[in-house]
Amino acid sequence: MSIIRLNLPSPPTPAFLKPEPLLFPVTSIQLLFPAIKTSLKPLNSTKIPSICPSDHTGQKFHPPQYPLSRTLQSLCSLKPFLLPQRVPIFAGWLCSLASVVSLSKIVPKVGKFSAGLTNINVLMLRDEGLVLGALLLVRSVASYWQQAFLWEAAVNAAYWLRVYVFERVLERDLAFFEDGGAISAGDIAYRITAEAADVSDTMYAVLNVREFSLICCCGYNAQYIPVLTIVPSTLQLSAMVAQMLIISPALSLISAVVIPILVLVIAHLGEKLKEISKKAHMSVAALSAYLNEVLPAILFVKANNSEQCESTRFRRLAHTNLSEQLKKRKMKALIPQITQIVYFGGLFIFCAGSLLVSSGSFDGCSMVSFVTSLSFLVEPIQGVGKAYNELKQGEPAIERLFDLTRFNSKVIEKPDAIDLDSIAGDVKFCDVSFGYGDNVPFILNGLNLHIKAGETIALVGPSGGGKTTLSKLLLRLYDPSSGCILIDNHNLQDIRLDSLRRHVSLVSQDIHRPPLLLWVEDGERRHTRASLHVLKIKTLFAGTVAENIGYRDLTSKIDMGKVEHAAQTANAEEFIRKLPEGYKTNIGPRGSSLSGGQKQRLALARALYQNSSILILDEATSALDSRSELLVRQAVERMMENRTVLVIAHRLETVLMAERVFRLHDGKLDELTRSTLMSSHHELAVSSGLVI
Ligand SMILES: Nc1ncnc2c1ncn2[C@@H]1O[C@H](COP(=O)(O)OP(=O)(O)OP(=O)(O)O)[C@@H](O)[C@H]1O
Repeated sequence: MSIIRLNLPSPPTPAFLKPEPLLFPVTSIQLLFPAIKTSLKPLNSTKIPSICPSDHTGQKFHPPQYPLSRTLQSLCSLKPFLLPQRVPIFAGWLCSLASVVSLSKIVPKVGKFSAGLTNINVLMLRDEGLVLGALLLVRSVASYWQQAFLWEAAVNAAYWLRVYVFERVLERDLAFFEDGGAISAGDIAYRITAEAADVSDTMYAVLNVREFSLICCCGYNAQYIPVLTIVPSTLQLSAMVAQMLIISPALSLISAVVIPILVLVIAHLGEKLKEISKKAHMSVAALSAYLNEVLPAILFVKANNSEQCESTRFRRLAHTNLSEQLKKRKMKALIPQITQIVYFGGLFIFCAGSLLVSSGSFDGCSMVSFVTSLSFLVEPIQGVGKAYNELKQGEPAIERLFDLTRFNSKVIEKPDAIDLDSIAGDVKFCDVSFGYGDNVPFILNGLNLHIKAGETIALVGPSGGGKTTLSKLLLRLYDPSSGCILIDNHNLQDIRLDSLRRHVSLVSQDIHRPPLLLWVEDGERRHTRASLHVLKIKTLFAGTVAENIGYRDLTSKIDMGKVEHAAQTANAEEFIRKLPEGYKTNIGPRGSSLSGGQKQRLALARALYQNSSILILDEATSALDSRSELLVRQAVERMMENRTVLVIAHRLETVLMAERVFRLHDGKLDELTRSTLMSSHHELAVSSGLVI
């Protein structure tokens, strides 16, 4: 069985809106103005972002409909994460204005200072030198704070984006993770880690170019344009344009013709860069997915002597990544050069042409002034191009991140769903049919079962018969295609999901399959499994023994009294005491430092800590020595007291512990009497997948 009972905190409605002050770094704005805390309240004061799907009501997710290009749409999807950062953004832009103003003062001061040098006027030299020094200092400080503030905004926005995406991923139906074409865990991890970091670089690049912000804001929602942001650029642009118009209106008009050409070239190259970047992102994601599959299965790799084979597969993936990265880097290096060539080439041709036309009306001095003004005009225009390319490069990452957040839940919690404080544990499956997908045969077909409160039921049946599927339905990880499931006569669909999963615990074994071989051939994705063997391990996590047992309270306070009591009841106390640091011992990834029996008892202790009224026990088939097996069985017997237990049984001993035994066959249940079990257990073992 490959599911785990994730006892997550309540679904994050807009949980990413919840302030988590402890997680915040000290912000630059706080350093400067400790009283200002606005940037620490990311979206509290903002409407829920339009990109949020209204998943809890199960309503269809409608992607934002902006009447703008896809690029602008990508940028707009970041708006909810950037808006709460307006304080550092404005502060950054204010510093940018200070930097531009000081620069504009520095240029004439340099002239005066050099005049002082030639006239050897000491007093003037001292005064001008001091002013110039002060201006240079102001510019350096302003430039530093400009970058610090804008990085703060970009990094904070990326933090919230990560949180948002991860919470949406957690909210997705189990089907998203189990489906045949599911995005691998490694790919998801890569998107939330590396690609979110890329998005923060893109956000910084965009914020750092004021002209770009202006274009985007104008296109999207003018109310957000802070006048401040356009001041430095507008000043520079207007001054230069005025200068050029005075010198030669005709030449100025001709020069303006180059700009649309430049925009077209930049747009074309940007599209190319986006395609290349997407491939580069996907190649790293494939590498990350591969490592995520292979490294946890290292035991299997070594046992099968597959190091060489894995090394070859790694090289293949790493090489694909190498060539994609190289293409991306080359394209990034090429774009500014092409932009410049196009700009200056075009300009040269137009200037030459117009000079010929206006020969005699234009002197050399005017030409120098014109070209100087023009070069100052080029800077902000080039800045836009640069930011556009940064955005194009980050666009695949933005799209891939938001892809994870767009979904329609099939398991929908009703708005008026009830919260059950306590339950007796009466469970009814009424005419339940279920199949994975719409056009596939039912795994469960008109199944009926009544488990009375406090009763233990064993479920046996051939492999692939649907035992695990039944337990997934009881946890409401999927909804039945027809029929219903009742707990204490409440339909599961009327109960809040977190309430249901608080009352139903699952002790499961994680089936770790050998790594999936995945390669791309003739543009087609192909895959196969290395072998059909499966390793069964318990769903434990890297962390201490106490954290694994008290998993339910991991983010609050683990009750050590309850942990110890659960460990005693699960017969785990003895081995835990012998561990180097007892309950504080780190058990390694997936509990790798523990034996099979120890892992089983720890998993049982975790279920005991959760103290749910209904327990689903997926019994491990791995052979334990007789003492370990006895300890586990004793623990299971204790757990069965006062609980409704559904055991997916693989061993005859376990089957015999149950009050009633059912065989799941052809999607239906047959009850097996004790005498049938005892008299024909050999045939049953064959037909029911039992170990005897
Ligand atoms: N997420 C899924 N998507 C599609 N088919 C699935 C999915 N999970 C299970 N199945 C299929 O449903 C059938 C029942 O699987 P299930 O895991 O419930 O069997 P099981 O009785 O628990 O088997 P075992 O005893 O081997 O664990 C199998 O044919 C399996 O291939």
